[in-house]
Amino acid sequence: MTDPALPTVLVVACALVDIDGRVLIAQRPQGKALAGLWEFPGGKVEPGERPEAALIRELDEELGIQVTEACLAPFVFASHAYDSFHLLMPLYLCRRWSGVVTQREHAALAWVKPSKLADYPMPPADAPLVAWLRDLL
Ligand SMILES: Nc1nc2c([nH]c(=O)n2[C@H]2C[C@H](O)[C@@H](COP(=O)(O)OP(=O)(O)OP(=O)(O)O)O2)c(=O)[nH]1
Ligand SMILES: [Mg+2]
Repeated sequence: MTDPALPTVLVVACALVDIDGRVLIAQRPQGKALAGLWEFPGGKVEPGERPEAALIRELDEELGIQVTEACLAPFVFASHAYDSFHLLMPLYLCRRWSGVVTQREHAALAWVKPSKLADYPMPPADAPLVAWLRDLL
């Protein structure tokens, strides 16, 4: 049994999909938890914030792109117990955005075919998401 006192943290993340069906992943920078691992862009939902609004904010902050709520399609979610918190992370799919994807907060960005995502080390919570993308995208 995991500790029932662990806080549940809501993080929203996005699989941006380009015209060739590749997915954007981003490498977490040094100094942050899980540094060096590849993730889907996104971040923590702030108190009082709606998940979609949080994701729109994060995509602007992290990648410099603008996304509308209508273009965020709920896809799958991760539910994973880390040592100090329980991560609940809906993953949205997005195929339409405006602006140019720019590396603002990450160590690197990569556009990757779903079949190749497994070549990139990701946080443990992400393994099921990668399988869903490979099978359903
Ligand atoms: N964005 C994102 N976070 C993930 C993924 N997988 C995963 O375990 N996480 C975890 C790592 C962190 O503990 C948490 C997200 O935190 P974060 O540090 O990116 O949050 P944030 O963008 O709001 O950044 P900060 O302002 O808190 O520094 O979720 C993923 O694929 N994408
Ligand atoms: Mg983030």
